[in-house]
Amino acid sequence: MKSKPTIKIIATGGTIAGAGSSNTITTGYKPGALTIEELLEVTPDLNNFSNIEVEQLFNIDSVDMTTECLLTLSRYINDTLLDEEVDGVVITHGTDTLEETAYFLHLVIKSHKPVVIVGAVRPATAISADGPLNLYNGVKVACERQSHGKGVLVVLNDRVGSARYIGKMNTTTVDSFKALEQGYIGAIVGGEVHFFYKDITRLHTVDSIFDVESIVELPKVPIIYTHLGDDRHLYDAAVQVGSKGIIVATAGGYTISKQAEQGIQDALKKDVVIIRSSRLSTGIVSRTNIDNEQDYIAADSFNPQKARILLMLALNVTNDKDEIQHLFQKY
Ligand SMILES: NC(=O)C[C@H](N)C(=O)O
Repeated sequence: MKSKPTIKIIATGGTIAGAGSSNTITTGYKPGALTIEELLEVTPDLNNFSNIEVEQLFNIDSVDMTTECLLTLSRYINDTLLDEEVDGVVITHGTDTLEETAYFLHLVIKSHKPVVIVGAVRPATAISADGPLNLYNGVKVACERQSHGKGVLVVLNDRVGSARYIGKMNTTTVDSFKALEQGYIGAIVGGEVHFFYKDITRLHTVDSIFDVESIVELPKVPIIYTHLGDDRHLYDAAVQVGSKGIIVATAGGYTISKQAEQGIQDALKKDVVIIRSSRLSTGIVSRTNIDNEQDYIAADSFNPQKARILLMLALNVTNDKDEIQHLFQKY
């Protein structure tokens, strides 16, 4: 038996590795400027309770994460977790697209071992930078026996969230990450991890059908944000660039303007899959008779950006709309 768990930290950049020109700069800095080794120098000694290994996979602003990066990262994590010596993984990531990467990993990682993703809203050079404590807490969560089998866990601001539900809710505050309806699944107090719930009800990781090894490329799936005075031109453009699906972020969750509807109906004729989601921060988009009549898929409790992640993976497995609808209700 090893006395300390071995945790691999996989660094990808973001504000947690960001640098500004002075310690009062908390906006307008450069994300992905420092290396993981430099971050560890200012983080409380993780070797007191874990064996740390590190890999600098990328060093980018998370707005530059691509679907190719997602495939590279998830394959790297799956390979890492096959190693019996590795007990868990912590990923450092920018917060802007953290919820998307976290949910992608939640669907494709084939292990019960803890996978934790952390970020920060203040650059590493700022006064009261939140990165070092988030990283420390993330490693604590990865070392915790109870973190096994819970899917991908998001750790910021002393809280643990599920990748299925949590998202970025504020541009700059340290309590930015929330799941407004579902809440957190745990908290970290004085380095101790407390879980409130055993697991979430939706399928993930080892119970998921998605396998990144069989994916060559993820399909193009844009999100179209609706608004007063909506029309069809963005739908036409989406079809023209070869989109296989469109996530419609509707204004209320249910209805779509007559003008947009015309573009959507033409997209459907070209076999583009249409997901009816909502631009509102909370609420479920449930399946209705409109979906049967118009051939839409209801997004259930997915926000548009997480619906996009699920649809990109779903389209690699099936084009059958009933099956895709079923996935949106199970995952
Ligand atoms: N707080 C952050 O990490 C924001 C940064 N633009 C990123 O996502 O990489």
